[in-house]
Formats: sequence, C-alpha cells, structure tokens
Amino acid sequence: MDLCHRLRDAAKPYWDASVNHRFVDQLLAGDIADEVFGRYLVQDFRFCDTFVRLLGAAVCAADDPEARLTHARQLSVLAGGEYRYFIDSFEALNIPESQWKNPTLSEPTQAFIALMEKACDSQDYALMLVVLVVAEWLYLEWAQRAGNTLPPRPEHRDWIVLHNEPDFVRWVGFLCNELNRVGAERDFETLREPFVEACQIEQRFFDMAFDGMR
Ligand SMILES: Cc1ncc(CO)c(N)n1
Repeated sequence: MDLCHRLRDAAKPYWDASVNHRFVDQLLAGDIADEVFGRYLVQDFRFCDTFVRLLGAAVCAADDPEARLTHARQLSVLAGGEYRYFIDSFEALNIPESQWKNPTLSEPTQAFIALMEKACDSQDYALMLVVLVVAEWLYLEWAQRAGNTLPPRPEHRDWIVLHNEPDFVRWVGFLCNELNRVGAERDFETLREPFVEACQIEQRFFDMAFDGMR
C-alpha cells in the first residue's frame, strides 16, 4: 500500500464519518437546509482564505519546478472559479456581505486555520502536502458519491462539481503522488499525526454546519 493509503487507513473512522456525513447526504440530495449550507459556506470561505496561503507556501517550499507550477495553477482556480462560486452562492442564499466578510469563526474553522498556519510556518513541504491531501482527497471522495442526477440549485450542484470534475481528479492525483514521493523517507508517525488531526477537523467542520439545529 502506498503512503497516502496507509495514512488514510490510519484515519479511517474520521475519514469515513466525513465522506458519509449527513451534510454530504443532504447536499447530494439537494435538500440541505439553507441555514445549514449557508453557515457552512460562510465558515468555508474563511477556510479557503488560509488555504490560499497554504498553496502559496507550497509554491515556495516545493522542491521541483513542475510541482511549483502545478500548485500555482491551482491557486488561479481558487482565486477564479471557486471565489466566484462563493460570491454567487452568498447572493443566492441571501447572505449579506456583512455576514460573510467578518464572521465569528467556529471551533473547527479556527482549528483548521491553526493547522494550516503551522504547516505554512514550518516551511516543510511534506507537512504542507499532508494537509493539502486530506483537504482535497477527502473532498474528492465525498463528491464522487454523486450519481448521474445532480441537485438542481447551482449553489448545491456547483459545489459538488468543483470537487469531482476531471481537473480536480488530476489535481488530487498530483497531490497524492507528491506526498508519496517526498514523504517516502520520512518517519510515518510525524505524518500520521497531522493527517489524522486534519481528518478529525473535517468531521467537526461538517458537524458545525448543523450547530443549533436538530
Ligand atoms: C473544510 C474544507 N476542507 C476541504 C475543502 C476542499 O478544499 C474545503 N473547501 N473545506
């Protein structure tokens, strides 16, 4: 088994709970409450801001010119299509700028930001890749649960498509190959610990969307 699959196995309870979370069930069915999805998107917009910093750090820390360009290209996706997705969805969900510009950060948002900032500050490419692989591979796995019929509302449908379209599949494949490559000579435990922590936070992030709901 390659390194990425060994890491995923080590985090299996949290990984599976996230991929099969009721948040995902309801999003794929298109029947997620606007209040739940809106709360999630407002927090995720802040997650993505720090995620951009992490990708920038990966551009800096990567040991290979081709890899630097691949990270740089993905930055343009976040700054382009994904940014537009958030703005359009806040409008569709009637979430005013005052609510998404400066929200109170939930516990899992804070925890994820702290983990990403730690990876940035470490200047350790392998550690950055651990966090990138969890965030992107786990999102690919839940989005690949989607069948042929996608939910009709763009804010639901586009969030799924952003995470299972062919470009995203290639991006995740790249990240896993990079971690398998640069993580090969690293002590497994030093990678396992942040990998599992990131998976635990992913689960709490989906839980958080339902805070205050039944
Ligand atoms: C919390 C979270 N994890 C992963 C992704 C995918 O980048 C995201 N948008 N949000």
